[in-house]
Amino acid sequence: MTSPLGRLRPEHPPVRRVDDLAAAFGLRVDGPAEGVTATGVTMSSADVEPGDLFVAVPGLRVHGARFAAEAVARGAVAVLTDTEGAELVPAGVPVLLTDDPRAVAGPVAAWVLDDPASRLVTVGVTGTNGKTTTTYFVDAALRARHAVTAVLGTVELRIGDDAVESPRTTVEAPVLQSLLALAHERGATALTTEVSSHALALGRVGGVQFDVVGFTNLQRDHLDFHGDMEGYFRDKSRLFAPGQARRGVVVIDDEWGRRLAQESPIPVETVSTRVGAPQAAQADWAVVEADVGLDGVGSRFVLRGPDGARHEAHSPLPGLVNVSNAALAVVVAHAAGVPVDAAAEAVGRAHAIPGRMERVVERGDGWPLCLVDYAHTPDALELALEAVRPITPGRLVLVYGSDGDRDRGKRPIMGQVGARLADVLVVTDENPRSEDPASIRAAILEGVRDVRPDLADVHEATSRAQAIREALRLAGPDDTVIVTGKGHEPTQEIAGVFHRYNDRDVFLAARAERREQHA
Ligand SMILES: CC(=O)N[C@H]1[C@@H](OP(=O)(O)OP(=O)(O)OC[C@H]2O[C@@H](n3ccc(=O)[nH]c3=O)[C@H](O)[C@@H]2O)O[C@H](CO)[C@@H](O)[C@@H]1O[C@H](C)C(=O)N[C@@H](C)C(=O)N[C@H](CCC(=O)O)C(=O)O
Ligand SMILES: Nc1ncnc2c1ncn2[C@@H]1O[C@H](COP(=O)(O)OP(=O)(O)OP(=O)(O)O)[C@@H](O)[C@H]1O
Repeated sequence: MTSPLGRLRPEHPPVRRVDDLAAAFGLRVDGPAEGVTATGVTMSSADVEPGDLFVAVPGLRVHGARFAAEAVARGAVAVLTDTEGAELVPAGVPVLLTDDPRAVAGPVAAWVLDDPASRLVTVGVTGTNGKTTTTYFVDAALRARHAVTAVLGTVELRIGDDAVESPRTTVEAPVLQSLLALAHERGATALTTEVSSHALALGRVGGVQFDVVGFTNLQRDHLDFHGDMEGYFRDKSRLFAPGQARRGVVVIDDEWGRRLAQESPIPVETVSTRVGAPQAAQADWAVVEADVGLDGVGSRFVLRGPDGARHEAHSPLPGLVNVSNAALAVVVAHAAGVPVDAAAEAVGRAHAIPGRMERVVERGDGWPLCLVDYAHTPDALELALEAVRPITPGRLVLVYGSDGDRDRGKRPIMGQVGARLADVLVVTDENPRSEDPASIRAAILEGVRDVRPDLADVHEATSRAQAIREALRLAGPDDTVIVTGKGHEPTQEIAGVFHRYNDRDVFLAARAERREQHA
């Protein structure tokens, strides 16, 4: 990370009258709103800046209006909430009333900041896996035509060369609007953001009409939140709607992509990324040749366009999944105005992405190849291990766990995948959150036992750092140690406490210690 983005607010926001805002959105006003002006919007009392409109939403745990007094004390000039929330707002504070404050938070923030999204080329990428990688590839391609760009997602919030850690995959709607305004103020002309299914369900991209949206794939994940795959698909599909996006690009390798392309009410281009797949002939764009790099560095592929022209392209990251991400990124960037060959060239040169098949220590000097990857679903894990096998002359050593307070059903499946595709397993903790870490490990080990009943070469470690050290102790110079699940994450969440922790740092510390011992 370089210098912080500060308050993530534009320095020179417009000044908007609260009564004009109420009129524009047909909101009832309670209390003295006349002459009151707002310069920003927030949904979190802790983030209020003087001049903000505080949007108090009924949360899953608590009503935001409980924090209205705190927000006003910090300088909020008015509160936008529902009738339940209005009861909790201190007397004398102007209240704007709506049935669904979460739904209007984005459009209202866009109005207050004078629709910043309309001043930039905007791209949103959704899907279960590959969002981060694809947004970085898209950003690389957009930089072929835009001197300053912004990219927002799980890893960081970046405008030009300035980046801060990201609180989540897709920030809340008022934060997104502030970032769009700040990016515009800093000279950015294009912005790419990951759009999670939670974001779509909770209105976090409200108030943005994306120029182009992309869909990677749909795989089992987050069913705790969306209920079932149908609900998950419905939430993802919300990105492909008039008013939310102008046009879309959909990878049709899986049945969900094919269905999205068929049902989408906005115009979409389709991309098939598996050579020889039956859907390739119908796809607008198709990967027709792929030389999936066996050197672990990247792959070369040929993308056939709608006019039949063949475009040489490269993925700078290993494995078939990254051919898919790179192909999608090229087509998305093309839809956003970058000539296809310039987009392909720029994607091929994109930099490494933190925690995505990141080569932390190269093989050599007696050390195994050490990788960190963010795969945390059964499908992603399978693909990651398949990508690493060809670059591993010896044994594949996997260190992994599974998140607490998230989809429990995937744990034994992760166990089975690991046992099937890796040689040595060290099962450990990811982010146990409020759950008992031992019971999460036990659920993974249950799946491991299905495949490997004798638990040969299966180890268990209660601390993630110890697990990595154990893997390094077990691994020889021809082996590969891959740690999956946390990727770039700078913290580990245990029993409500976020501890500073990063897989990469553990590898590097272990190597530094070994060097010192041998010095
Ligand atoms: C399920 C979910 O997404 N929940 C989000 C939701 O929480 P909530 O409804 O429980 O909110 P709450 O705690 O009841 O608070 C209600 C309101 O009071 C406000 N409040 C609360 C406390 C306070 O002191 N002051 C204050 O103003 C809150 O800002 C909120 O607006 O609204 C909160 C505030 O906006 C979010 O922080 C919270 O995200 C939580 C932290 C979360 O973990 N979300 C994850 C699941 C998520 O969104 N993940 C996706 C990525 C998924 C993926 O693809 O991997 C993401 O986009 O990051
Ligand atoms: N197109 C893909 N299909 C399947 N798996 C993929 C794909 N791209 C990447 N992966 C795997 O998924 C992991 C996560 O990749 P990435 O961070 O790009 O996805 P993401 O959608 O941003 O994930 P998240 O929403 O959890 O942040 C990677 O580490 C890789 O193992």
